Amino acid sequence: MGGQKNKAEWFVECNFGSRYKGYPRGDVYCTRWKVYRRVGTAAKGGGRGRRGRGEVWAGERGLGAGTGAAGVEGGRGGARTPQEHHGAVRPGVAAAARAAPPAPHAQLPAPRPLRRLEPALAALLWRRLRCGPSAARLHAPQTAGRRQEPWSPAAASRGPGPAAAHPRLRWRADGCSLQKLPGRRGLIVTEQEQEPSFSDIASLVVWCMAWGSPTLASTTTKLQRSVVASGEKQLQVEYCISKSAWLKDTVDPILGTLDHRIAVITGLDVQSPHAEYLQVVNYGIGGHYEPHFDHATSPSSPLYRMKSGNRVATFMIYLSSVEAGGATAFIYANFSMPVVKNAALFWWNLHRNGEGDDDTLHAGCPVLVGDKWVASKWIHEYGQEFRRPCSSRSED
Ligand SMILES: O=C(O)CCC(=O)C(=O)O
Ligand SMILES: [Fe+2]
Repeated sequence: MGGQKNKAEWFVECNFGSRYKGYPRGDVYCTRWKVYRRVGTAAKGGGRGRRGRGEVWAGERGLGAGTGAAGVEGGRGGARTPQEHHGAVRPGVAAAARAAPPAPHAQLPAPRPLRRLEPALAALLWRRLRCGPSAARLHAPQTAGRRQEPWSPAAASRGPGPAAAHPRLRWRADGCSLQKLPGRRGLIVTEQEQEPSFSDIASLVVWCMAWGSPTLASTTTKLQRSVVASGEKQLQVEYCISKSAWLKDTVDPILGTLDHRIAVITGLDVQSPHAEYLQVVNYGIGGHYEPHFDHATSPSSPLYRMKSGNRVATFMIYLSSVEAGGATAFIYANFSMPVVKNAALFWWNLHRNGEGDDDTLHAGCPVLVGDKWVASKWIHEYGQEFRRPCSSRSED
């Protein structure tokens, strides 16, 4: 087995999705992934398995799959991102790889368990939650300029930088490329340090699920392979790989408090049937959700079964951070939000005339390393008539 003297290294590569017109190619999203392992140095000749001068590569490719399958999110422009994967590859790709047995993901560390909160912190969270709407007061956008550098793990760890004052932003900006989002989408992003009210919500949901309320804790065992609305049916599909559970408002009083917070922040009626129950979603490595709209695009969609109109808005909370991948990418808006625990996103799915806003096409990028948890609240049209008045103009 020539060339084994080099220590094996894993790299990942992303084939950017080409099916979606206008997709920002430099951004972080892919529909197919590939994991490569450099298994040694070649003698002469090229051919399969050869990628660079003198390098022999073995690879595994495919679609991301739920918890436990290796998946890849490409770096900018398809650059390979070194990751510490140790394991084997599909037989037959390169001779050096044949001997190595299980798939790469088998060797990845197990997802970290949800952290148990210290009792004192838990008590503080509860107290904060009970202190009423003032705890969720919004802060005006700051005036300083926001950091402009493109997203990277290093940039994400430095934080978002100060928010730019922008008349189109409803509240404060975050992420790295928010400026292209029109105001009607009303995007909200926040982070733990800056906005404790959100961190309370997210931490509390995670905490309840993991340890707190027995009813909510059972959610983790209720998680099932996600389904999406397809025609009149709800189907398991390859383009959405995750597990999810719906948390009925009546399951625990904490959900009422959470609804209250979301209502205060958005100014919308989020009581059933004007909004759906909270959906908690877990993506394992490779888990992803390809570009889609949250609102119904066909009159026969099961989303209309609630008889409260279409999904006018989405409120999504990140319940975990991930080491790499998993960003929520808005394809046409050229914006992607890294998975930052306790951040929340809000956007309008519909124009004020009730038509779907095509600019909301978005995707959950494949998780590369880590365990991604989000909670979404979908708010429906009915009940918002006086909160978000209609307009006959499609551009509103
Ligand atoms: O996980 C994400 O980042 C996006 C999830 C999403 O778009 C959805 O659940 O509809
Ligand atoms: Fe979505």
